[in-house]
Amino acid sequence: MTLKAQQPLVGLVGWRGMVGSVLMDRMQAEGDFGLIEPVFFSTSNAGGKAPAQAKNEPTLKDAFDIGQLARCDVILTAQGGDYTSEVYPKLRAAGWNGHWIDAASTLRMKDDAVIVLDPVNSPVIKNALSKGGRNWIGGNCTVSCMLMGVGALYKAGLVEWMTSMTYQAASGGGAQHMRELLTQFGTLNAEVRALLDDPRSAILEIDRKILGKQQSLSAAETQNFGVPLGGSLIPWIDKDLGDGMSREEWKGGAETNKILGQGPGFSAPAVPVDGFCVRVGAMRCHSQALTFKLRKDVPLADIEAMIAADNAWVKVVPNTREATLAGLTPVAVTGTLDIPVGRLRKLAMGPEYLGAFTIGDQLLWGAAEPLRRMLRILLDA
Ligand SMILES: NC(=O)C1=CN([C@@H]2O[C@H](COP(=O)(O)OP(=O)(O)OC[C@H]3O[C@@H](n4cnc5c(N)ncnc54)[C@H](OP(=O)(O)O)[C@@H]3O)[C@@H](O)[C@H]2O)C=CC1
Ligand SMILES: N[C@@H](CC(=O)OP(=O)(O)O)C(=O)O
Repeated sequence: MTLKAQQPLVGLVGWRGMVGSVLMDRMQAEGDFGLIEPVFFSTSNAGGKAPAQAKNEPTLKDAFDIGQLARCDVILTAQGGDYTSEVYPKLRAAGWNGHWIDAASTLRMKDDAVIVLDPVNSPVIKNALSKGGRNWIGGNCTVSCMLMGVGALYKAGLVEWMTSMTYQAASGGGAQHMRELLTQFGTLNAEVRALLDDPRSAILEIDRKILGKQQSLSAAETQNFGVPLGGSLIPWIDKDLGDGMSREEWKGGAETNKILGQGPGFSAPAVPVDGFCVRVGAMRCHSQALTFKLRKDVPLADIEAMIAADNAWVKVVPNTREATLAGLTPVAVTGTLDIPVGRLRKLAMGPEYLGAFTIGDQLLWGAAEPLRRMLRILLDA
């Protein structure tokens, strides 16, 4: 099926959620709506008014109506994994042969699905397209942001292994998690406001009161994260796989290799990728400290040049205090498509050991942007 000649019907599901809203903004900014006939779906308001981008389909369709979904050439969903699990099998069973583009993790590791991140794995996408591929799934946010930053080292075959220590934002849990973090910050601030206003107050008294408050936050104030995140951190993200690993950590190895077209199902062997995933009190940027064992000693200047030249979004940040504070923080990166990579240096273990630190907006490169770009690849195919 070629989509180029027509204005294909593109079903949009999950468009008003947090990921979906970022996706809509990016589609609007890039003029994508001019190339498609959008059909907006809802799980909660079928028959309601579709957003302003609608053309000939001004009402919201029922997102569970297989007949309506099956009209679409492409379905682009950021509705979540439960929705995918319920609807996707029914749609395929009904004989629908369109392109399914999805933010949820449900289908990522299926043999007939490609994890899409085209600045990194365009050859993998093109190969699957030429073989009739129909399922295009966005990667885990941490993995996508990491590969946008240091994918060059993998492409050059330089990585013997990599370990990542992540600092993941509240947004990874969803909108309610972001609200909960801010509510906790507010509660903690209120607890010691009078002491903070008094420059002569004792910091250990403030600290004692903060700890007391953190340890007695109401169930309502920790209902999403389970424990306080404000002024603390949580070294576990996603499910417990029962073998000491969190599911988020497992995705680091499994998805990195699948994106690159190596490991199970591919001819090239997997590269070991492992580490710890930690939730911190950032809003929507995931940060990660990376350690590489390279296959050979490559001069640092060559590594920096290779990373900088890899794609239009990666930015090498000079490894100085000043440049790091100016450009390598979540606050500096949020809301942009930039992927800064800094703190690049050879480590004390030897010349093949490389350290790096990278940051990405997990709602942009971590979720919405690879999906939007996959739609454009289909439109241009
Ligand atoms: N959050 C993240 O960082 C990432 C999420 N993902 C994937 O994307 C999926 C969606 O995540 P996310 O966007 O955070 O989910 P949201 O909870 O923000 O949105 C999901 C759906 O909830 C419904 N909804 C109910 N109440 C509201 C409301 N007040 N405002 C907006 N929408 C509402 C909407 O469906 P309707 O319009 O039909 O009622 C919406 O499409 C995830 O389940 C995950 O699979 C992937 C990568 C990162
Ligand atoms: N698990 C990620 C967010 C996310 O939605 O990931 P995935 O798409 O792999 O389920 C986080 O909490 O930061």
